[in-house]
Amino acid sequence: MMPAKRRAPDSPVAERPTPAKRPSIQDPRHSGSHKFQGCSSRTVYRQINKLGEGTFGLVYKAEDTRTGAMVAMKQFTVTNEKEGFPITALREIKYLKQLKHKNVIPLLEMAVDKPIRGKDGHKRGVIMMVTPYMHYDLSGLLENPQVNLTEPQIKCFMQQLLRGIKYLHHNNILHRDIKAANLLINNKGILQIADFGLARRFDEPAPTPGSGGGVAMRQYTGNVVTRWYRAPELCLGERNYTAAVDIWGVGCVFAEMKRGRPILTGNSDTHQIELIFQLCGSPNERTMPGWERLPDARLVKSFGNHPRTLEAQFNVLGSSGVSLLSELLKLDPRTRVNAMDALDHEYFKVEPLPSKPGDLPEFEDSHELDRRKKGGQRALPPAPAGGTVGVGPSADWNGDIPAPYMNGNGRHVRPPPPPPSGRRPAWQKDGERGETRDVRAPPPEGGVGGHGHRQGKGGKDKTDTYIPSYRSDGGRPPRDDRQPRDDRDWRDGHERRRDERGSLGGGGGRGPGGGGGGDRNRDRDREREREREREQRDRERAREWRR
Ligand SMILES: Nc1ncnc2c1ncn2[C@@H]1O[C@H](COP(=O)(O)OP(=O)(O)OP(=O)(O)O)[C@@H](O)[C@H]1O
Repeated sequence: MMPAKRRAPDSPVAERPTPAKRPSIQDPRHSGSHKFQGCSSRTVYRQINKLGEGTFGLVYKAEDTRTGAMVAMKQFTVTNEKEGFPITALREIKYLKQLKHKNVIPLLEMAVDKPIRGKDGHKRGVIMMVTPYMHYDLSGLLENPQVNLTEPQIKCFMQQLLRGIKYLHHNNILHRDIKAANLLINNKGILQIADFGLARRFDEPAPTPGSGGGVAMRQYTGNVVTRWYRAPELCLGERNYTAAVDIWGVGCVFAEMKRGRPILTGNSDTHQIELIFQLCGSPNERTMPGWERLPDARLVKSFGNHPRTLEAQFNVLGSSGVSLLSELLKLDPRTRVNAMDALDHEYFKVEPLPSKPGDLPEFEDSHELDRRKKGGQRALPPAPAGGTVGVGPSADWNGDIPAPYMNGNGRHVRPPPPPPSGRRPAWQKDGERGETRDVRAPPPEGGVGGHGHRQGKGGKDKTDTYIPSYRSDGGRPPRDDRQPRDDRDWRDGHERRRDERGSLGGGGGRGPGGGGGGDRNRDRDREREREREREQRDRERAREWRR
């Protein structure tokens, strides 16, 4: 008898929506003359303009000259073979190849250029991910002063977002960077989840109706989710997290659609958790069981006791809207609603009912770069970094290069020898299973507020670190290929919009750059403590490994 065919570990199960076999990838007509299926030469695309600058490259609008279709091309530059390829890019390609859902951006194909030897003698190849062109990202749409989403439109986007998340979680995939800027929308009103650079499979059973966020069975890296959308358990150092971290991001996006701007704009990790508790109330054993045992719980004690303000701040959502928001923003990840149950919430059943995607009026296209040119872009904290692969002994357990050894473009800038930690390097481990350590970083000297995107060129910080940069001017992390943007005032967009819309009650907290010295000191103490714990863990692992 033929042995039963075993499912590849990363492919979603059969009865689920089949993610494989995307016609555009498999169809030889789309592969041009290139020898790999799903891969064509970059020359078949006519580049139109730049749309955004992602962490690992640029995003362009282009026309597919074979079909006339508009596409977006995300470029990953491989500077030379030694550097390897960004792990975020590999993750993104891997997951997008598997997924197929109306509310998840499809990968049409990859476009490549032959590597050319540059003046410095290094070969540079260009690899691009081709996705359909989407007219706006949600962050851009909300920043457009002409856009004031109606209740039916918000419901429509929420339904689409929750359907996409339900599909991902049903297929055991965590997105880990849900935020308005990663939700792309076309002029037909279709919303698609994009940017899978931080996605990964999770081992726990997929959430089922009535089971909330479920219970975590293992540890994952803590350095995930852009800060403003980071769940309280992550902010408190929890690494046994679940799909509920994505649901928290959905809650933030829901409230952001109503308010017109991000709601929890922490300027440091400590400030972030403080803002969360100002909204949801300080944690206790009822609202967040076990919170006191989380690594950074002691920080919370210095905050004092915050009363809950969520209902008062968002009463404009009506009782069913507030009810859904409080389910999505539950402090306790185990009882936080899951996507399936959220879709079944009465909010979507009471008047006014969700609009149809096609009912959304057309607006001016808006992407990261358009907004920046207009000077109104929010100073969104950078997404957590991934790393590169294929660099031998300097790679992390899961193939990640520790972030300090990359420059602002995510390029590798000379890794040191592996730390004397006894950890098994990537090439001795299987897949992502080794993703077990905390890669959040101690702050740069001088604390949060410096330009510390990826730190650690000297001193003890040469461990796994990632430091988001929150400059007082609200700029993104410095990158060598970017013009300085010091002339921008991050408050412009926020304040103008707040004046125009009127506040929904209660502020979203201090904006970037408003951090006080107290925050910096608390952050520094916390990070020192973390570093000590990391060193201790490293020593223990080294002992175990030698045994
Ligand atoms: N398919 C698309 N259609 C239109 N615009 C797009 C598309 N994909 C990306 N963009 C634009 O490019 C920007 C950056 O893309 P993306 O978020 O995928 O890159 P990234 O490297 O992951 O960015 P980040 O560093 O912000 O996480 C988006 O915010 C969006 O404005």
